[in-house]
Amino acid sequence: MKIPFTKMHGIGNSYIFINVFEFSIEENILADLAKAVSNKDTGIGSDGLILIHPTENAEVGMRIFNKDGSEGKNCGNGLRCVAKYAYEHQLVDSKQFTIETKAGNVSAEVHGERESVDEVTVDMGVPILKRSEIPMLGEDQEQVIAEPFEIRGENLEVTTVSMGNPHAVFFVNDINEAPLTTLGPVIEKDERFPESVNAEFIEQVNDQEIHFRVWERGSGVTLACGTGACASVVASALNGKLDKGKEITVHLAGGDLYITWAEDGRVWMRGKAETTIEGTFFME
Ligand SMILES: N[C@@H](CCC[C@H](N)C(=O)O)C(=O)O
Repeated sequence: MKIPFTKMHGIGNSYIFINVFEFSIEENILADLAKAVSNKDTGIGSDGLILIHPTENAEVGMRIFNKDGSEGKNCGNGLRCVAKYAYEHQLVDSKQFTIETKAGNVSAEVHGERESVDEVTVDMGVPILKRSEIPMLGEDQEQVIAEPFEIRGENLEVTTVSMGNPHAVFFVNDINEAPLTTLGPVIEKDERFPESVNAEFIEQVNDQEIHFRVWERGSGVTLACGTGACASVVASALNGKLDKGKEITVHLAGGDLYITWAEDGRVWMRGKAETTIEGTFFME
């Protein structure tokens, strides 16, 4: 099977994008396809696979599969790339349009010209804070803010936020000392998170800047996570470290994202999207 693809990334968080507006791929091969394209030795190399698909509920639809073949419900960096692709490939007419995700519809606005979108702003919606909807097991309380979290003998504090996908946020004093590869995979699979979780470590620089590193559910360490950056700004505000309504610069390993948790409760994300390769993938 020959599959045309585009490789794109949002500040280093890369995905193989397949436009299924004109052909279809059988549902039962999608997990294997995600693993195959993500493999840097035998495939293309990426953090996962994203399908850009037609839908009746929005101008364009997005489905995201992690490197291990699991399906995520949302992907901030993927959304910016899908928006760039959709506008540049004339799947949409105007610069502002809606994208369907498994977590609901979002509204995106591209910046730049038809052939060269460089930045995208996305209304990421209202974060979900209720414990049972993260989901996280435990005492039924509305929100999990700086809750003691013992793991592998370490006493951490966790704040949880869902941006349609689950995030566990931990503050650290020095981002370079974050236990990304040691605790990240353990937190991801911790039984307190029945659907697993994306683990974020953040260092608060001041009330306008955050350093950020992520261990992603299903993909491991990535250079950036858009929904994670949104969740981190919300977590930081919930912990009284910054104010709602101000644009926060989140410094990720692959670059910066600009996130605002607006007074009306919605989270806005602005950042780059780039195309690197177009080609054909051969699937046995
Ligand atoms: N990198 C993404 C998030 C991808 C999905 C995530 N790993 C999950 O399983 O929830 C982003 O930019 O948001």
